[in-house]
Amino acid sequence: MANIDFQLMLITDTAATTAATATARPITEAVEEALKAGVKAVQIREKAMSTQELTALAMELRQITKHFGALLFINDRVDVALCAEADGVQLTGTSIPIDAVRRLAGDKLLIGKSTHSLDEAFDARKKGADYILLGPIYETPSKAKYGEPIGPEVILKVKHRVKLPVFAVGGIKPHNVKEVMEFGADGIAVISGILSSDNIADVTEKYLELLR
Ligand SMILES: Cc1ncc(COP(=O)(O)OP(=O)(O)O)c(N)n1
Ligand SMILES: Cc1ncsc1CCOP(=O)(O)O
Ligand SMILES: [Mg+2]
Repeated sequence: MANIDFQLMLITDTAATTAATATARPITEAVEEALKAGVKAVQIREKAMSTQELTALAMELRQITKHFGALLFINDRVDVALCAEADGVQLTGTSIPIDAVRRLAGDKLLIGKSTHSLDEAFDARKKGADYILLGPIYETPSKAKYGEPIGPEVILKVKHRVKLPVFAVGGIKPHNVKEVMEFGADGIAVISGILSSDNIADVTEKYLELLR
C-alpha cells in the first residue's frame, strides 16, 4: 500500500471546471500541468462519466501520475480503482462500506472516506479508513445544496479525537490554506482553486509554497 506523504490532493471534476473558458481543454492536460508543477496526489471524481469513460480516464491518468511519481485515487469506484491499479479509493457517503472494500482490496488500496462532521470522521476511523477528507470547510458552489459549510474549527476537534490524516476540502483557496493548516489539517484537497484557474502551474506552485 502507498504512503500518505502528500499535502495537496487535486480532485478532478470536468463538469464543473471545463465550462470556464481558460480551462476548456482535456482534463488529462490540466492534470498533467498540475503534476508538472508538483502535485503528488490526484483523485478522479467524475460523477457524470459512464463506467467505460471513467475506466479509460483512470487508465490514462494512471500512466501519467506514475510518470510524475504521484498517487492516483478513484472516487467511489473500487472496481475501477482495482482495474486501473490506482493507489486508493475515495469512498463517499453512499459507497460500499469501508470494511467490505478492505476485504475486497486487501492492502492494494488506500481507503479514504469523505466526511462532513466529527461523528462521521470518528466512524471512518473505527471502520478502518486510512485517511479522511473533511468538508466542505468553506463555501463552495458544488456543495451549496448541502447547506452551510462546516467551518475550520471542526478540523481541530477531529484532530483531537480521530487519529487519521485529515485533508480539508471545500472552498480551499490560497488565501485560506494557512488557516486550515493552523487548525491542524494534514493537507488540503482542491478542485476549482486549481482547475478553474487560468494558470494551473502558477496556482499549484502557490498552494505548494503555502503548505511548506
Ligand atoms: C455535506 C455533504 N456533502 C456531500 C455529501 C455527499 O457526497 P460525499 O459523500 O461527500 O462524496 P464526495 O463529494 O466526496 O464525492 C453529503 N452526504 N453531505
Ligand atoms: C469534493 C468535495 N467535498 C467536500 S467539498 C468538495 C468540493 C471541493 O471543490 P472546491 O475545491 O472547488 O471547493
Ligand atoms: Mg464530500
